[in-house]
Amino acid sequence: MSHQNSNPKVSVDKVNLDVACSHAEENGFSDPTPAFDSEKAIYEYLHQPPFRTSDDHLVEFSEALRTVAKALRRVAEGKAAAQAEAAEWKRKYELERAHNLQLRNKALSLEGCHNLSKDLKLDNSSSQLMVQNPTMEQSEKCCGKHGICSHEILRDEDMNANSKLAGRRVARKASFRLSWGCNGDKSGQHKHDIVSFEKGNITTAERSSTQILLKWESQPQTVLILTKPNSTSVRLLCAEMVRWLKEHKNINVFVEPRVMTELLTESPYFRFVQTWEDDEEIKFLHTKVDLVVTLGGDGTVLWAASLFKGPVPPVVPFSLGSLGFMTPFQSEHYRDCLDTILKGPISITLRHRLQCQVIREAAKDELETEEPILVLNEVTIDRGISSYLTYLECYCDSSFVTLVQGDGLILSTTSGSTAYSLAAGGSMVHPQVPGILFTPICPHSLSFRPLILPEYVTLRVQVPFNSRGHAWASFDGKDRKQLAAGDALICSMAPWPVPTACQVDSTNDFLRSIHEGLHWNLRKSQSFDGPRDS
Ligand SMILES: NC(=O)c1ccc[n+]([C@@H]2O[C@H](COP(=O)([O-])OP(=O)(O)OC[C@H]3O[C@@H](n4cnc5c(N)ncnc54)[C@H](O)[C@@H]3O)[C@@H](O)[C@H]2O)c1
Ligand SMILES: Nc1ncnc2c1ncn2[C@@H]1O[C@H](COP(=O)(O)OP(=O)(O)OP(=O)(O)O)[C@@H](O)[C@H]1O
Repeated sequence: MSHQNSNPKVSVDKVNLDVACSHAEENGFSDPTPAFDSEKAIYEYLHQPPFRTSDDHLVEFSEALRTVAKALRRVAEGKAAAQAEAAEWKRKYELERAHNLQLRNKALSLEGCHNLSKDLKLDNSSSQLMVQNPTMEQSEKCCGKHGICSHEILRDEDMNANSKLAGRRVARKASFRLSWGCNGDKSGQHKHDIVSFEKGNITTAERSSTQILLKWESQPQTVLILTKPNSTSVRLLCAEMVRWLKEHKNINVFVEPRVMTELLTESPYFRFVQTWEDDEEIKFLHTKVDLVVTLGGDGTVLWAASLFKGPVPPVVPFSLGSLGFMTPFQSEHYRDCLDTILKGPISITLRHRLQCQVIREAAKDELETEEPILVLNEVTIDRGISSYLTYLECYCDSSFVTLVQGDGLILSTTSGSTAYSLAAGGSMVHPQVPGILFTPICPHSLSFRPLILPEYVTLRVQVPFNSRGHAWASFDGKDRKQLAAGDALICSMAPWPVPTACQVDSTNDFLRSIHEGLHWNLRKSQSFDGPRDS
């Protein structure tokens, strides 16, 4: 036998591959989502030398299997159709039965009544309503969490219509129900906020969110100050602010251990300032701190966010950097600013974060997984030091999105839309918009435009086994992690946003940042003189 494939496992996998491909192609689009048990085996197979003519019998065998798979699928489809039809008949039967039962009950209750025929006539029209009863009960059960039913509204409508138009048959509008996947109660509540029914018509009830105001119900008592390292102006301002907060506001102050050392070196006066000794204590910071003040640039806001792996107290970012996209407060006016903020109410921007988890191929059967990482700007999967193209398979929930072939991919929050994602050609998005930006970095394709996906999706970016190199994930520009073939990064919206205080409000601050920080659409105005429409 010439170059026969002697590995039976690989041959079987080749057959599986053919069957899977035939399914995808029959759908009119080539979906690389494989239906294989072992992707690894397929990639091993792909690396085998090509078949020669002596492998014809294998090809024939795979053809035969493909035909069998097709036939099986048709059988399955036929069965599903038959089941649907049976269910429909059953439903009609149940309705009819309920109808008859109602009629009988009515007839029995009217037994003593002489004018039976007249009542039965009336009953004819009310029976239209009565058959609704099982559905109405159902709607009361299902309306609670995971959907909004139109039955309720239609029922009231019908009652009125019925009394007015008694005896006259009216074509009723079909009732329906909106439902959605319920990954916990959170999604249900959210949809209840934004979708409503009015007489069975779908309307949006409220906008997803308006400007959010934070009002203190009790006086804030503890402030955590986080500072950019290696900056004399920041160190001086920090010492001054700590003193002012203690002496004028009687506020307890927390700082990082590094800053504590700096303060104590300056003067033993700062002994009242608190800090932590080991990282375990950071986990409980959010329970002790009412407000976080950052002194630095955007990087210090990112640093502050990274300290809180769960809920984050409101953050007041003072600008002591050069760009300061997320730092609207001027450090020179810190007394007035803090005075206003400690009194409240404060306009805040709820900045969404992404929760990222690396799943290792080598450890996929182990229970322990790597700690999730929360990012305020973005997670980047790039080629790192590798000179090869990154080759990344991307899935959104269970749907295949695309293969990224280029320098990498950015999964960004809307807050991060003005950072790396912007530099890679992504759109700028108001930070209050809930969504995930999917922005390629230097894609080697003319048609790879960035996407913005809804906030409820889960994204999976995987390095396939046939990738030439490793990929690297970094989180808000930090903590690089290598992703080997088979490793994946799972990313979804985190439940803990970062509330940042606004100078004016969320929109005003955002527009001011893109104008002043990025000089967005800055152009000399056209002069008045010159040709004009007559
Ligand atoms: N090509 C690029 O534009 C590029 C490359 C690498 C990293 N970054 C960004 O840098 C961030 C890390 O920031 P850093 O301060 O630790 O690093 P850094 O010191 O390298 O600063 C990066 C720059 O990005 C700005 N920036 C950060 N977040 C921003 C935001 N949400 N909107 C607008 N500008 C923002 C900062 O003000 C700073 O000027 C990463 O999250 C990434 O978004 C950008
Ligand atoms: N408290 C901190 N501890 C450790 N690193 C920090 C801390 N605060 C900030 N950093 C890091 O220091 C770097 C610079 O901080 P930041 O961006 O705030 O200053 P900047 O570079 O002067 O500002 P800008 O980017 O606006 O010019 C960032 O990478 C940030 O992650």
